[in-house]
Amino acid sequence: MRPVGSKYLLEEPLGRGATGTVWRARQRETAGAEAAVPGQPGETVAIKVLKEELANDADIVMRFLRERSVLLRLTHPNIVRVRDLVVEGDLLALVMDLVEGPDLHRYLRENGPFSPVGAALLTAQIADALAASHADGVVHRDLKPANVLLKQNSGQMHPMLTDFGIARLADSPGLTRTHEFVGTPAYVAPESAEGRPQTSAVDIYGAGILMYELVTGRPPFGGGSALEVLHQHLSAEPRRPSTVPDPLWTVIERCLRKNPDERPSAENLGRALRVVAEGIGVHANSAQIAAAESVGALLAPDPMPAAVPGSADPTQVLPHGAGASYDPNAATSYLPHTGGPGPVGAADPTAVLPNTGAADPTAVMPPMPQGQPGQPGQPGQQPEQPHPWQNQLRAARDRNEQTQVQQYVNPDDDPLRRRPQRQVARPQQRPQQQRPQQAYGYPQQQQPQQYAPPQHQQPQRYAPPQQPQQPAHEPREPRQPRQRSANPMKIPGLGCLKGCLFTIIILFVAGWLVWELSPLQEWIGTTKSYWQQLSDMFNTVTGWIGKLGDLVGNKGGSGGN
Ligand SMILES: Nc1ncnc2c1ncn2[C@@H]1O[C@H](COP(=O)(O)OP(=O)(O)OP(=O)(O)O)[C@@H](O)[C@H]1O
Repeated sequence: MRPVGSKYLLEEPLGRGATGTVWRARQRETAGAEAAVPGQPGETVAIKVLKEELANDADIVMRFLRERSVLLRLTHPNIVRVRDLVVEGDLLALVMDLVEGPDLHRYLRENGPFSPVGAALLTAQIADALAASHADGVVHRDLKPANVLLKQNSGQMHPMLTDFGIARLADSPGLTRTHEFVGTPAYVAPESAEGRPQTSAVDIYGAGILMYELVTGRPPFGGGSALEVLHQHLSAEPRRPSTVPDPLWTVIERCLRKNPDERPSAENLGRALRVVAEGIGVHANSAQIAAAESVGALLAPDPMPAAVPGSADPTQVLPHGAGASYDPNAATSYLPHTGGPGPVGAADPTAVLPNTGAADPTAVMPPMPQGQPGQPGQPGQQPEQPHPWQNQLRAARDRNEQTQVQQYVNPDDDPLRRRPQRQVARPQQRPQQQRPQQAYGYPQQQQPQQYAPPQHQQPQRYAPPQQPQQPAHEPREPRQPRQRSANPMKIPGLGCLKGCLFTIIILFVAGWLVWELSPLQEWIGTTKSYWQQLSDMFNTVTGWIGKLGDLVGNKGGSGGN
């Protein structure tokens, strides 16, 4: 067990994400006044130990300390409470309430999609958490099922949003240097992917993707390289699944608008989803059905969305200027010529994804338009500075490569460097199919499905989704030489055959020893040699087999007659 500060002891890893490792830990002594929750000795907590690049970057440590009050004051029934922040040598850690239960990503994988009513009610609670944080000026920026923990609450599942502020910490010059991708391609809002100014509307986009995934089992845009997925966020329309009723689709589609100004506020989203859940349930009355059908009117945008600090930084190359309203067509001018005769826009996939392939994002990136302040190519304006797209996409590629390479890396001795595996109790397996649907096509389900409690005490090891592990510059241990197989051709049964032969030889030798060295010959009254005796026995047995064969043949013949 490794101490963290003087107050906490790490016990076992729960899982690892892009920004660090989460541990189950125990409180050693009551924390000081600087902690939001002092805690009691012996209490169990969860501690996210941020990865080393974050902890080694002085800017981030400063930001971490500056934002501690924001992180510590975020309290809401649907937000995982941050109890304390620890800065100790090269270690940065967030102490949180421990949530016993799976995360939504894992739950979806094991149980399949939710019913539309269940999805609406669960997302409504997430929207409540977002509304509270947006009112406090905090934007999550990395909303995805893996960041929603499902707490067991008197038999019901209670979604709790975690990782607030982490994306903001990670989005630092330090990480830009190491080309770390901040965000997850499948959940990134178009404006984030483009490096435009971001507001709380990015979380609403994330909520739209999450809802889509809850009812279908997968996010609307995926299946290709990171570049292709980002491109789809910019220009593709989500395909409507046939199982989603009209009112719920109205809400999802509004959340997924490319223009952030057209997305609803978090508060309106929560309200609208509850109206939808009532109106599409089996017990809905005509007034509730009518209210759900006109849900579009409830989805007013936020007149004063919370801004993401730094996202309008002029060094981030924002061709439309900080604070300018988003024009969906403007993406065309943002993805300029690749040398072809006409203008190349976001709607033209061949222009954005030329034949060089997504494996080389720097080659895919078209040249920046000339003459815009702060952009590469302009004399005297940091000509070497890469475009945000280039950084993000190269980072996404690096991240994939890293994941593949690090499958071979052996863990170090320090538990903080060891690759952890999430250990959670396995839920009761359920068939991977959507729940039966009733009137209006959807069951009345006032709460999302219950999480089946573990059936046994033995925890099941859970390998978290592949994420980047240690920084690329860390020395890797040499790979163990591959064990040469004694059966290189992999002939089935060869091992068994060898075993049998070996056994026969042993029996033969043992028999000979007994024959020669024991008084066995005298007892059975023979002077034959061992070999002679064996061949007599063999002849006798083959004689019996021959007679048996004749007998069977005769019987068969007489039966046929
Ligand atoms: N407070 C908590 N209590 C219990 N388990 C937690 C807690 N916070 C996170 N976990 C678990 O720890 C694991 C890693 O969490 P983390 O937030 O680092 O990963 P992630 O969300 O997949 O990655 P990312 O850093 O990219 O957001 C997840 O499986 C999550 O379920």
